[in-house]
Amino acid sequence: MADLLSDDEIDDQLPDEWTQEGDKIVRKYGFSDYLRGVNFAQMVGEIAEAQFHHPEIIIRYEEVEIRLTSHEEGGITDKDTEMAELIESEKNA
Ligand SMILES: C[C@H](O)[C@H](O)[C@H]1CNC2=NC(N)=NC(=O)C2=N1
Repeated sequence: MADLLSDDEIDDQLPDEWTQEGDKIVRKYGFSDYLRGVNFAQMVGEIAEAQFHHPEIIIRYEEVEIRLTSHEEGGITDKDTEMAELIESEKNA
């Protein structure tokens, strides 16, 4: 089991544009149309399966929200911040 991160550790490790909301880290991505968001959600799902660490993915019109927490640990761990980095790097690839 990974250790829970302190708020300072979270602040240090959180990629730009991500924010902490209680026991989750959150990022909203904007898209020019709905299906680009759907395709992005698919990509995030594939990363999640590869890492076996699964975010909430909320698909809205022209926006996708990613919400990450470590359920087993009951809060935010480096699995969440590392997943956020992976998503960012894939999004910018
Ligand atoms: C049994 C447990 O659900 C699995 O080990 C994995 C699956 N994906 C997961 N995803 C997230 N976000 N947190 C977990 O604790 C987690 N656990």
